Amino acid sequence: METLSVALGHRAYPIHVGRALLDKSELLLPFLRQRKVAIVTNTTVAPLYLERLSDSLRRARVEVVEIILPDGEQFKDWQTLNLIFDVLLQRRCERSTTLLALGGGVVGDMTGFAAACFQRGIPFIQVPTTLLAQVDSSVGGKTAINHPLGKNMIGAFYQPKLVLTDTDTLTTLPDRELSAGLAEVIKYGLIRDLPFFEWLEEHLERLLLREPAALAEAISRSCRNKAEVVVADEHESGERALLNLGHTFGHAIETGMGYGECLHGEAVAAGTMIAAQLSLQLGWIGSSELDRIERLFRRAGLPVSGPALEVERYLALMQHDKKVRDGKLRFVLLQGIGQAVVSDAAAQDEVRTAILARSPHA
Ligand SMILES: NC(=O)c1ccc[n+]([C@@H]2O[C@H](COP(=O)([O-])OP(=O)(O)OC[C@H]3O[C@@H](n4cnc5c(N)ncnc54)[C@H](O)[C@@H]3O)[C@@H](O)[C@H]2O)c1
Ligand SMILES: O=C(O)C(=O)C[C@@H](O)[C@H](O)[C@H](O)COP(=O)(O)O
Ligand SMILES: [Zn+2]
Repeated sequence: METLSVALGHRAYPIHVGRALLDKSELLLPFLRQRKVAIVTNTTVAPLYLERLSDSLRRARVEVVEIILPDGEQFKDWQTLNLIFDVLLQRRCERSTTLLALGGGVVGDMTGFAAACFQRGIPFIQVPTTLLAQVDSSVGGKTAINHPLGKNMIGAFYQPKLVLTDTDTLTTLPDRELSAGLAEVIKYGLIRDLPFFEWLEEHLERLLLREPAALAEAISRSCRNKAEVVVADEHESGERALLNLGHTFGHAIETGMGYGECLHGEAVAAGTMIAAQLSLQLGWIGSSELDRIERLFRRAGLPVSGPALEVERYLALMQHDKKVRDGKLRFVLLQGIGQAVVSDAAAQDEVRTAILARSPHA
């Protein structure tokens, strides 16, 4: 097992990455304020892993409340969030009860938000079971639900007490979901870590074959990158926005297509290609770099262009992006592989051109 830290002073927390960790309740016990845990998961993950985790906690004499949500991005909403509150109240959970998210980013984001709100804040733990959640969403404390007009529009910054990543859970993950997670892995290479991007170019096949050592390395290097950014700028007043590479376009794709149609990681990959295209148009990267990025996404099984969404619809949806300042769009753009900036340099016509260049009707 490898342990990383998110060094946020008195709110610092560990990220344990290893195999067979679901059975190790001794890793969870030091973080419980009370011997009561409410595990939030969904209908897909519950039959796979809930019993193992619950049993290991119960063996350690911890009371376990199980909350099983419907599965899907379309359920990352108020109604589903309320299901969590209903059970917490029915089962007399208290301020010192710990909420534990067992699942992918959807479960993690909703559980974190529920923890931030319930009785004005109760402790929570992330046990991520998708690659995307293990490399990105479980770390950093962004929690949220979606609104029909925009992704993650209602939420809070609220850090977990612990991230427990059992890489064995990836053995049951569908191929498409593994690829979606790789989009956020590649993101770290693109925004700030050229050696990691080069490592990914060399070792991608090992990741696609789910070689445990390769997965562990990719997860650790991703989490280290994310933790460094979060520690430098927890509430996204500057550098943290770089983690949003591809997301301005990606979130417009997710909302525009209807939540759940296009996976988050797929939308991020397509959105990153549009951002790279915009960077090319501004003369910040060359076509050889654009091709290199496209090649890696393609090899990872990810889309390299957007869906059939009208350009004007992109522009309208992107107005809700959280990076908008004084009504002006700001994008994360590339000045090279491993070097990203937040910029408002792109004129709207340039943005239209970039979207069209990466759209099926172009
Ligand atoms: N908070 C953040 O910093 C952050 C970062 C990135 C993404 N996100 C959010 O995360 C969400 C995407 O997360 P995701 O890609 O994990 O999607 P997800 O949570 O929908 O999980 C993907 C699918 O895999 C299933 N699943 C989970 N673990 C499994 C396993 N081990 N075996 C088999 N199936 C399994 C899920 O039930 C689901 O059907 C989006 O809502 C996105 O906005 C948040
Ligand atoms: O942690 C961050 O910061 C990120 O931006 C990570 C993203 O991968 C993630 O999708 C996040 O939820 C997007 O946040 P948002 O603020 O643009 O909704
Ligand atoms: Zn993301």
